Amino acid sequence: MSQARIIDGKAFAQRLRDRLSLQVAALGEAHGLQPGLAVVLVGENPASQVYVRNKGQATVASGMRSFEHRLPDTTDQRTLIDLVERLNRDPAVNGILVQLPLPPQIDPAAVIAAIDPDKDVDGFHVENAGRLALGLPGLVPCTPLGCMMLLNDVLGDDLSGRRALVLGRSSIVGKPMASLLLAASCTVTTAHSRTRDLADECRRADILVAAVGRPEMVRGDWIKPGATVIDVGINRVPSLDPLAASEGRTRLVGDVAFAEAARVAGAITPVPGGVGPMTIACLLLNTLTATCRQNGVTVPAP
Ligand SMILES: Nc1nc(=O)c2c([nH]1)NC[C@@H]1CN(c3ccc(C(=O)N[C@@H](CCC(=O)O)C(=O)O)cc3)C=[N+]21
Repeated sequence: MSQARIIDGKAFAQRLRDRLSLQVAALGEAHGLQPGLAVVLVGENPASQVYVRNKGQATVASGMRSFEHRLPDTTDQRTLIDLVERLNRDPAVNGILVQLPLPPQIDPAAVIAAIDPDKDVDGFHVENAGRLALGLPGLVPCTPLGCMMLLNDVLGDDLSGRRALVLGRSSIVGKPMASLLLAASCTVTTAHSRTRDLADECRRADILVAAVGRPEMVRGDWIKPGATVIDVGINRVPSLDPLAASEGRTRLVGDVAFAEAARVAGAITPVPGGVGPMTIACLLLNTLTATCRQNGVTVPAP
């Protein structure tokens, strides 16, 4: 019985963050620049508060400046856009991230459109989405960027000709992920809720990226033996222990049934400890990239 290589995203992300810290220090010494990241959180969503705190800590630990802006749940769209426009003009701010989801009175597309594309470290602005789709330089969404780094670590720099299946078509993961895989000369399929014979599609894939937000939807027998499986899902489900579950305890699972899949795949990311930590490391990477480009400084290789 084979067992997949477990891709340690947490350790990979830590090594990336260590390199970024050195590059941030070097940028300060050579050019007197210190990257600054502004994170805007509207409302009290407990999960969002945890993410924002983790991002702030990671930002400071890398030697960058962190600016946190917390606005009440009742904030109107104009007030939020006014803040974004102030951050656009602030020379100490090189990167801007508006935490999603936003409360229902605010249109996320209008807010993202207000962010200066050069400071859009999430890579969500239409200009950056268009640049990625056209193969032009821009800022790339953090989660797909982190997935590509893990794929290149496992499979090497040349992914050309491999069959890749992206499960999910969101603007923040599925679509940009498909663009990156296509730019790497993979043969790319995007599958989604209307895809017919989904398990058969998955079984053809040398690279399977699951980003649908459905707990453990991808089963072991959907996976091609030896395939590389990247699980982007972060789903909170009741604890396995019925007593603990009755007390409201939860656990995190991915979009892939991990134990089953690990018996078939060649390599697989766990949840937690896989893609999630890469997302935060790539946010720091994008903030460094944005700072260098804004100041005409050569971007260091990650
Ligand atoms: N504008 C915006 N940009 C984002 O990048 C963004 C966002 N909004 N809204 C929320 C999602 C979620 N997200 C995560 C980042 C790291 C982990 C992460 O590090 N997870 C750990 C563990 C998490 C845990 O234990 O709860 C792991 O997977 O190992 C998870 C989720 C970024 N998001």
